[in-house]
Amino acid sequence: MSADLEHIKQVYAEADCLYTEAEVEAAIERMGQAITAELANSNPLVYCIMNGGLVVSGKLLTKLNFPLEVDYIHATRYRNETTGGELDWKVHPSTSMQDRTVLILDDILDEGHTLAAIVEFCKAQGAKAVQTAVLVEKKHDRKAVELESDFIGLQIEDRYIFGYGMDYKSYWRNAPGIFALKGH
Ligand SMILES: O=P(O)(O)OC[C@H]1O[C@H](OP(=O)(O)OP(=O)(O)O)[C@H](O)[C@@H]1O
Ligand SMILES: Nc1nc2[nH]cnc2c(=O)[nH]1
Repeated sequence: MSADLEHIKQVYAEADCLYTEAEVEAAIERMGQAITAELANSNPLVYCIMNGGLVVSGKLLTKLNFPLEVDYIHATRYRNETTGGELDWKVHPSTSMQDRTVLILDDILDEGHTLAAIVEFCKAQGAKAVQTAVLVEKKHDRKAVELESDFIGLQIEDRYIFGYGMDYKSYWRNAPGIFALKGH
């Protein structure tokens, strides 16, 4: 086995579990109920933000038991690093947002650059309302913009985290819980 994979395994073994799988699942259940209460009659167009939004989108969508359509956007600004850079749009959405209620699903609201740019893009595309849902919001005073997510699963301390869609160097998006890197 390569040294890199040994490192990846060591990172997981040494990480602090901030939320267990049961706690994250309970948060997703609550998000599903809140989103249903607000959007059940709005025929929303739901966008998963790849890659990080993949797991929360999959888990959440089956709890939204009303008519909706699903598409995805692929944008990234961390590129396997633990600090963000310029937002790189890899895939723009293919479905028209004109006069639609849009719900954006992502894993984390950290500094807010990613979600702010995507919300602006959706409004410019003619969406009549744009709401956002994030599994976790990180608490710190480095927010890029005053952006509150409409639906937030869990609050998280200011550490680099992985699991439930969030990666460490492209690994551990599959980790069953939310974990923080040792010492970060
Ligand atoms: O609030 P911000 O500081 O902008 O960070 C949040 C974004 O960072 C992560 O994406 P990343 O760029 O790591 O790409 P990924 O989804 O492929 O992991 C995450 O999925 C969010 O989209
Ligand atoms: N995996 C991961 N991606 C992020 N994107 C912004 N913040 C984070 C973080 O703490 N972890």
